[in-house]
Amino acid sequence: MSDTDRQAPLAPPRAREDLPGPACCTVRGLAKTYRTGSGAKAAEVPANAGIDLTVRRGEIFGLLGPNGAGKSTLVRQLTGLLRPDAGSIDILGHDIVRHPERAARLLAYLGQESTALDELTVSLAAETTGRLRGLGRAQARAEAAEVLAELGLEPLAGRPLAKLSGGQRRLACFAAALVGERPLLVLDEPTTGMDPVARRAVWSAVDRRRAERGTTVLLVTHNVIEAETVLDRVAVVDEGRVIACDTPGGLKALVDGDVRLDLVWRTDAPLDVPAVAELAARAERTGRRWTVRTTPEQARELVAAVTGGAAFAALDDFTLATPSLEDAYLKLGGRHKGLAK
Ligand SMILES: Nc1ncnc2c1ncn2[C@@H]1O[C@H](COP(=O)(O)OP(=O)(O)OP(=O)(O)O)[C@@H](O)[C@H]1O
Repeated sequence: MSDTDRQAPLAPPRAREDLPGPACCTVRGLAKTYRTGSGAKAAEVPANAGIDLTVRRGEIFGLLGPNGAGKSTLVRQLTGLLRPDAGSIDILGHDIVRHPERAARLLAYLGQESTALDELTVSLAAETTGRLRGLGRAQARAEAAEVLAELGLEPLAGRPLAKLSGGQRRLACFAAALVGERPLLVLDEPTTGMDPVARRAVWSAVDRRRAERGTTVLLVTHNVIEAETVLDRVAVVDEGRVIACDTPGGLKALVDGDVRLDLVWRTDAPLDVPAVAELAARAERTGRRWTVRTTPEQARELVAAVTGGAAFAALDDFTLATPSLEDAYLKLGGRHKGLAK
């Protein structure tokens, strides 16, 4: 996809199956229900309820959705670690439902947990991953050293993963995932716990691979800002289904024209002020924070009402912002309060 395609405002969401280029990964009708407990305690937890999506080669494609939406379940099926109840998964021409063992040769997976490498040092973890992916010793060592340098991990090379901070460990696991290159990178919340420098290192490494080698990236994320910045396209997942799939710009076009007003009160909101009392009925309230999505004209009036009179003394902070992917999710009928963890 060209830059122009990515930035152009698009019509309201639809599945954009018409993008140019061959598919890297095609999912059709994927369904998974977990069965837990037994006897009287037996329960069924639906996690994926018929997922369809196509990721093109060289795309940075995101899965965005609230906790429990079914993103990790989807990803674990793509990686061959979990068998779907129904549906098909094709990765670069391979049927992963029938041959789950082939996934390891096609993709590198960074899951949410990674205890297997924890006892190893950062450099050995990276080198071992390369060896497991079929590299010779010298090549695995050379590639590991290169990736550690690229990600600024050299000072930590000799430290065991278990003795690193959460963000450092995450970066080290990401480094390991890059050794012994695979055409598809599947990253489940890769930047959780990372500081801005580490985050930037991750996105530069991803961009470089895409530009130089045409690597495809499937990314699970909660981070709306990150999603808006790095993704070419995003599938919004809610209660086990894809409720929309488009570019971030295309999804945000849904809520174009709306703005979000956030008010944070010092203590209780001054309900004796008529404008505040009126707002109380429509605001989404989280503790002392009230959020209202409205037109720019109304927002201006509201700001004037709460900052001009008696309510101002009770205000701790207020912000007026353009819509985000989170607003698009809510507009699409997302059934949870929002996307953030
Ligand atoms: N091993 C399991 N056994 C039973 N239920 C599970 C299991 N793993 C996940 N679930 C349930 O399946 C649903 C989807 O979970 P999943 O982990 O795929 O969501 P997610 O979108 O990745 O969430 P998060 O953003 O919190 O990681 C949830 O209701 C969850 O409780």
